[in-house]
Amino acid sequence: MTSTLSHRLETYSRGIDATKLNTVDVWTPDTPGGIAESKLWVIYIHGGAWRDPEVDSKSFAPAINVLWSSSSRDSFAGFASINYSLSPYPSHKTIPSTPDDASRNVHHARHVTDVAHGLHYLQDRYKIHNRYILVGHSAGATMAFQLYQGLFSETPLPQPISVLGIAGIYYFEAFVEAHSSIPVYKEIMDNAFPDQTLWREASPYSSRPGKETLWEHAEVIVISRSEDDELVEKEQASLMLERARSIPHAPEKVFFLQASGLHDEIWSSGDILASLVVKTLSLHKTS
Ligand SMILES: N[C@@H](CC(=O)c1ccccc1NC=O)C(=O)O
Repeated sequence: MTSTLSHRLETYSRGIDATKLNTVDVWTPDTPGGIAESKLWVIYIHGGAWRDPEVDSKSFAPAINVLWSSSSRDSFAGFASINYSLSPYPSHKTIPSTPDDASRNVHHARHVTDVAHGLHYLQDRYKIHNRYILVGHSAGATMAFQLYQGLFSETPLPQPISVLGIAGIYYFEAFVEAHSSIPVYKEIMDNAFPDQTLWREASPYSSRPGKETLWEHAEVIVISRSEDDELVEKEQASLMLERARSIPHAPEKVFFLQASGLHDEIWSSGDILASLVVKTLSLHKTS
């Protein structure tokens, strides 16, 4: 009998600072078969320029459906997709943010510290340490490469075995520069990272080495980009690859994977994102 996936929305922060976006969607098999210890979690961080209310944790659902009906399904212990507090978007056409909504009025580093709290929660509940693939798309890929030990001094973050960054923004200065004729790019970055003196350190490409980032300790590090991406330029992936290739053992663990499709088609199609996850998994097995 084939097992179905059951889905739950769980809350990872309940303190006084918690917002209604401190939730994680979790999908687990109803009847886990096979040897559970050898199975992996796939944990997703969505994009949306740190502000778009229409791109959230559910943007991983199409890929999960594809993965769960694929021949790779027995590789997976479960799937999780983390929501995090957003920066303001009062000009959004249908769901504008309002000043009284704490979940949509944060700035750097709250997005990434929310994600870190989400990972802690998943570790407590599902023991993901050393058995998860961390996947991020666009601003989510930025966060996948921003996470480091020391973000919280008390407890170490669970270590992913691989990190897959898709259509990521890794060097903010170059990102804004490459689109200097389109004001919304600078608006997006100023909105999420209003203190420009933090841009260098917050950009995964230019942050100081020796920061104990999660990505550099992964066994497989994948940078992926589509030639058809109309929103994030190729240089972002090239620069991050250059940075990744500067770490020890890079030749055995740093890879580029060609994606296809438009920027948001990568996740909305399901197939493209699912195929990148499966390819990352196979790089792992042979590495
Ligand atoms: N839909 C977003 C725009 C967006 O997501 C975006 C635009 C340009 C470059 C990257 C983007 N997303 C990265 O997470 C918005 O409405 O702000």
